[in-house]
Amino acid sequence: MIYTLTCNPAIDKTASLQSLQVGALNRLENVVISAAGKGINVSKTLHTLQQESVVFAYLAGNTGQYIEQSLLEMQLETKAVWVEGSTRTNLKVMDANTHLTELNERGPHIDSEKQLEMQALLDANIQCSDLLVLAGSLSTGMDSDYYAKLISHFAKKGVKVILDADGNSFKHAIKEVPFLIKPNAFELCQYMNVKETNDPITLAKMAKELMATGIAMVVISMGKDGALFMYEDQVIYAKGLQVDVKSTVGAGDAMVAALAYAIENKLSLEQVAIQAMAISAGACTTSGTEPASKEMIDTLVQQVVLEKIEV
Ligand SMILES: Nc1ncnc2c1ncn2[C@@H]1O[C@H](COP(=O)(O)OP(=O)(O)O)[C@@H](O)[C@H]1O
Ligand SMILES: O=P(O)(O)OC[C@H]1O[C@](O)(COP(=O)(O)O)[C@@H](O)[C@@H]1O
Repeated sequence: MIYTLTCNPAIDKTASLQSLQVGALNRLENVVISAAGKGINVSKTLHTLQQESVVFAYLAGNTGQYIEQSLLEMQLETKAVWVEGSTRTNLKVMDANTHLTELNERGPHIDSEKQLEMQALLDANIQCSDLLVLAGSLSTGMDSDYYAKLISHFAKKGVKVILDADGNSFKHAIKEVPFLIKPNAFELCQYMNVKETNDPITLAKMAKELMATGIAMVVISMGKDGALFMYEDQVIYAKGLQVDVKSTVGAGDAMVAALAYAIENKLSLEQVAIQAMAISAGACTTSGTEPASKEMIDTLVQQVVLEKIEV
């Protein structure tokens, strides 16, 4: 079974405008509201791939209830720990040149008692041979080693952990050797303390250093420039797909979903790359965080170009 944990869910309000004017009045068009947050988006995409998953999330207030109801309507099994306050609302604004501005709130306070409640819920459900996706920011009140502690706990039980986090949370978590990490190029360069680059060879060399610690698989996403897929000594670069972009919000999460799907179904690295590229590019063609349809994914699968590279 695939389990996703969203520590900081959100209602995403995605909108567009011609061009964003800082310090002025902006009138938004095409406003779409959706239940989101990284792990939740991963589960939404898995659902469209007809892959079962269970959502774990901290939820709060009316916005939390909206998310719970939306997931119920999608028939996504959800196990929530309810906390005080309100689940956040994040605003995403895309301009006519597909430049995305994201305004993400911090999220409600999660105290140590609620964290223990979540730990008990996870322990009661997750078994060895399951997959656990830890994705997104931590809410307020959570220590930056929260994911690190979960990885250490579940890896010992034989659970494969997929990590999509950034900043200090990423820094602590990778020390505990998750099975797979999916930083984007910016996050990886930031972690390695080097100037941002989308050069596949440079990125692959940095990823190799991380894999030397025991991380089995590294996938580095590079937005419209594609992605790098690394497992054992195999390195594959996939060129970005040309798509009609409606909203890039959720593209990274769609890629993480594809990776979870591929691992659960024991696909080869080539197949992992093909599915991940088609599913993530497909997510860019829909509004908000809506996953791509099966038909769109099948069409994009035909367009993926892979290149094996040596590092
Ligand atoms: N503008 C785009 N055109 C085509 N594919 C895209 C575009 N933006 C993202 N993608 C696809 O989604 C993947 C993840 O996007 P990226 O922006 O790197 O992730 P994140 O949201 O985690 O930063 C990319 O590797 C690519 O396959
Ligand atoms: O937890 P964070 O880092 O604030 O990110 C949450 C936001 O990222 C998203 O999950 C989208 O992420 P990606 O665009 O990276 O796939 C939104 O749905 C959500 O608002």
